[in-house]
Amino acid sequence: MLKVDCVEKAYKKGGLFSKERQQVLNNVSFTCDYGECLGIIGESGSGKSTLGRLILGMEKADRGTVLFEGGKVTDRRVRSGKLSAVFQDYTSSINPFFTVEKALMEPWNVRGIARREAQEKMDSLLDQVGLTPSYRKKYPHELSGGEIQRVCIARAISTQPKCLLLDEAISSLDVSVQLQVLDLLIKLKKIYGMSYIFITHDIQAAAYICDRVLIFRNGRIEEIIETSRLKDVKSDYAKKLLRMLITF
Ligand SMILES: Nc1ncnc2c1ncn2[C@@H]1O[C@H](COP(=O)(O)OP(=O)(O)OP(=O)(O)O)[C@@H](O)[C@H]1O
Repeated sequence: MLKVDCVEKAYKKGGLFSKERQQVLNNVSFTCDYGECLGIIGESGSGKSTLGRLILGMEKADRGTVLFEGGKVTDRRVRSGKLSAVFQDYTSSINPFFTVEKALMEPWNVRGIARREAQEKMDSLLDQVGLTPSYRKKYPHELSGGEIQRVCIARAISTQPKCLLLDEAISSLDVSVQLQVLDLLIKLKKIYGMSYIFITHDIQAAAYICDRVLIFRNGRIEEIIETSRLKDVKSDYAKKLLRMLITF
């Protein structure tokens, strides 16, 4: 379904007139299948979010390709409604002047879904993310972080995407709320059968939800391993990362 092939990305470093470039992604290749949950874990600054933006077609790779169902993700028609995302900063993900109802209507409006049909779907969508219809009229400032993130998830899945990219989507939440959102994601995956690209620095969260994890270091893939075999990682870096982050 998703094929990342030999992707490279560099950014300009220093001031406006500087010619120096920082190589952020180096020869990154992997695939993600239908219905799979693939974790991308790595330390801060390793290039995870940059890779996420390339997967979403928000930025172009300098070299290599990102294909979604055979088409280039940079083509809006290839990803429209099929590839969705939830980011860490939920406070800026929803317009503060929009009610939950208006925020949820946005993707349906873009896709030309009739207002009546969208209204009918809304309560069941809210229910699926654990919110009651009374949330329709609320503004973001009236919601907790966990509730806003549930609204963001509802909006992201409203078009029934085939793949949902979650970039540190639970990192700003309290630990108990993180677990609730992870359980919600597991439940939604069963309902919709979509794939997740789960970008995180939290290996425990990745181990909880992912089928496979890709260990990322300095813009390169260090290792890709099934979550059930995480203890058998081979590279020294992956072993060190696991020792730092998890107690077996
Ligand atoms: N638009 C940009 N322009 C210039 N440099 C950038 C840009 N985006 C990212 N970088 C640089 O690329 C490197 C990787 O950043 P990125 O945000 O992808 O890492 P990350 O692994 O997601 O980090 P974190 O977990 O802290 O979010 C960093 O050194 C960052 O400063």
